[in-house]
Amino acid sequence: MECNIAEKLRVYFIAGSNNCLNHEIQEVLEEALKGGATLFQFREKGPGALQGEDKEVLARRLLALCHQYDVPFIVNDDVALMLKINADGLHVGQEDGDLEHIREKTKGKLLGISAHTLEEAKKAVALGADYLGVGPIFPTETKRDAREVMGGNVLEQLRANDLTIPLVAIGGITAENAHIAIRAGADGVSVITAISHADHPQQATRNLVEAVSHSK
Ligand SMILES: Cc1ncc(COP(=O)(O)OP(=O)(O)O)c(N)n1
Ligand SMILES: Cc1nc(C(=O)O)sc1CCOP(=O)(O)O
Ligand SMILES: [Mg+2]
Repeated sequence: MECNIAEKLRVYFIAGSNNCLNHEIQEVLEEALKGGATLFQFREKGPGALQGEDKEVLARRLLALCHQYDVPFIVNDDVALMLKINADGLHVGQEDGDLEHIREKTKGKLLGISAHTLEEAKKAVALGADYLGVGPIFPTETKRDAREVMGGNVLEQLRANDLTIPLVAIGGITAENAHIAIRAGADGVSVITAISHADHPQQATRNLVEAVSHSK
């Protein structure tokens, strides 16, 4: 799937089956896609997460749904699953293994790498990452092992050091605070709670799309 990565990062929805409180993940994802989500990451981890064949079946179903809306489907952490189902890409963090080896295995696919410092960001760029996930920008309840909250300053620092790679802000992002991340240099925002816990995920996604558009 050909794509302008910075555009695809505008409203990047991330979820697994255990994030969706009020509805099934398929329903939440379809509402998010209707509301204008530009990228989706399947992050099936934590308490009650599906494993093995059940995880693969769900991944294939969600991938097909994303493609109906021309939205790329990214797998979190699981290189083998990404390759097996021919997903559009993978997102990994600093603790997810040998990043050079992962880049090698994901040739031709989108690769997102989490970065928390200028040094990590420069290394990820040198490795050939397609975009960086930068956070947590605000406090988050979703990721228990998240690093210290960084605010928008880290994004400003990366841009001030001439990093032109597409950046997506993550961690506690809402339609109300998204402008802080965009004005600090992010191309888009990545959210779990703001969409997956919403009573109306489609409207919640629209609100994020609008917030990002109005901040550029
Ligand atoms: C877009 C995006 N940015 C950052 C992360 C976090 O990745 P990681 O640090 O590997 O943590 P887990 O998500 O694997 O718990 C992400 N998933 N997506
Ligand atoms: C998956 C993830 N990664 C983070 C990081 O800082 O790298 S914060 C985070 C959780 C984002 O969820 P919410 O939108 O509910 O805060
Ligand atoms: Mg990870």
